[in-house]
Amino acid sequence: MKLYSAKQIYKADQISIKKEEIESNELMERAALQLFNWMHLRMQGAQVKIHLFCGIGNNGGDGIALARHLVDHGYNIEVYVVNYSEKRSKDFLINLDRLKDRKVWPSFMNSDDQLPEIGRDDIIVDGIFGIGLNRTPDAWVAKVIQHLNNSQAFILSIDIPSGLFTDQGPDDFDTIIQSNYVLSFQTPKLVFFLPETGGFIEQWEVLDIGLDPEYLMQTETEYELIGKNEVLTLYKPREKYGHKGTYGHSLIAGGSYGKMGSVCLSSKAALYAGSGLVTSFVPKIGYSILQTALPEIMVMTDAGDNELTDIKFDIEPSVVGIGMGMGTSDATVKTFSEFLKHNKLPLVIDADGLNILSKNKELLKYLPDNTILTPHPKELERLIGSWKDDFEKLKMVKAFSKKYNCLVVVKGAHTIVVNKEKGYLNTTGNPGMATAGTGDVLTGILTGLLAQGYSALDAAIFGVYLHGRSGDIAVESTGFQSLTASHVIENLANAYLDLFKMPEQPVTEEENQSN
Ligand SMILES: NC(=O)C1=CN([C@@H]2O[C@H](COP(=O)(O)OP(=O)(O)OC[C@H]3O[C@@H](n4cnc5c(N)ncnc54)[C@H](O)[C@@H]3O)[C@@H](O)[C@H]2O)[C@H](O)CC1
Ligand SMILES: [K+]
Repeated sequence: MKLYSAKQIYKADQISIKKEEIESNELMERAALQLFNWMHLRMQGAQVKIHLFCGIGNNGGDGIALARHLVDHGYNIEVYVVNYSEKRSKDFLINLDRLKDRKVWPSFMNSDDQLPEIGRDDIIVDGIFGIGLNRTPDAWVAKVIQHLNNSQAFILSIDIPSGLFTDQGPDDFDTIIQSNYVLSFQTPKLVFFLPETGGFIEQWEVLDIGLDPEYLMQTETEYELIGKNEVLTLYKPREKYGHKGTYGHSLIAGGSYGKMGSVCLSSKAALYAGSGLVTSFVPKIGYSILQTALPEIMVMTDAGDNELTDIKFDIEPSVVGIGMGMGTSDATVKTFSEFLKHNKLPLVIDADGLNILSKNKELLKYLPDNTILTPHPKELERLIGSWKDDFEKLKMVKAFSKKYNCLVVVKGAHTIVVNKEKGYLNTTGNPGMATAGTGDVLTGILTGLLAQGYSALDAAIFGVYLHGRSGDIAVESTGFQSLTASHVIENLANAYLDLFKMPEQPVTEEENQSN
């Protein structure tokens, strides 16, 4: 799913109005009707108090138009205009008049002197600011927003939580509505998924207000949201006459004394992801560990007893996944550097591999094109430096990806695969996966997919999705606390099977009776 920027949404707006030969207030009416239908379906006329807080722009206009539909259907509403500017939008004013025709008189708020009382069982509709917010709200508006956040009432935001910028990081976190549910027009917004701002949204849903499909289809976006529909087009089915050679050979290199588990996890994950063959390349200390833990894999040992000191092998794997548990001793740094200088194979680099690159930036020029790097936030900071907010971070990652012609998997709650100018945000995964070894599993999956002939970009997008989906299936039986990296590997099979599962259909009345 594409994530459009505010600029693109405004453009779609203009094109739709022109093509359909409609007034802009008709689009607002569509938006308001969609909002109303959503609420009406759930509330069925319930007399819960609904407080609608509306700004003076079009987001406020949506709220005012929604208020009209609610009052027409007998709902118990109270409307407030958060009067933060004299520049009221045309469609806001049209809808204000329509509301007044119903004898509904909003309270105009010009300061935070008299904040209305809100019951914890009431509902708040947040239509203060939409995608037009372009500077931090005034202090008194921030107080109103804080008052709403403190009310404990359910907050339903129109389009975006008020106070969040659509395409830049916030200046002040106290001026943002903490939404329980966001009904977002046409597209979710990028900020719903970034670490700093994602927490302001508990749940979201897109309402289709019929913006010009042609424009939406043709327009490239900087970011895409990746779900099952997107990865299904990447999936490579197995061929009837395929053999284990068809599905590639993954070499997993890493480990040191006390950290062999990481190589076990990566190697096993590469195998479960579908790699035809897997060889682990480890220091001597790892030989029995790997052979005992994983009978399906082959093991090669380095000259070093406890750490990698001489990364050389006489086999021809399809791809190398390297870095997990490897340590950063002088000998290992030396052999890793030599390896990079001579290597021609596709690479996935994780953990200490990344740490060595961060300390020896001159090695970056040896990365083969489309190498996949999988940093967690600290590793990323070591690699690219620190950032002021999520937007600056993404800009820096894009520049890095472009400069070194590599893919960066920015790990987080919504992992983002960055390929030069473009970012792909993952939708699977859960907080239970913040546990030892899940990163090693991801590296193994990505290596295993590359071995099977997926392009680096497809492997990164699909691998990140599968990893999260396995975790999501696993957590149903483990709970968040007890989810381990091994559970993620064990559920890879279920994640693959889940790709082709049809969504469950609701059971009809007759079917229910015949059961
Ligand atoms: N295509 C669609 O998706 C449709 C969206 N609709 C809704 O319209 C808003 C966007 O409306 P807009 O009037 O452009 O912006 P806002 O409502 O967000 O209002 C902000 C308004 O105020 C000015 N402003 C910005 N920041 C501040 C500030 N800190 N203090 C004071 N004033 C500020 C700014 O200049 C704006 O004019 C969208 O989110 C949807 O809800 C349409 O209803 C249907 C089509
Ligand atoms: K809003």
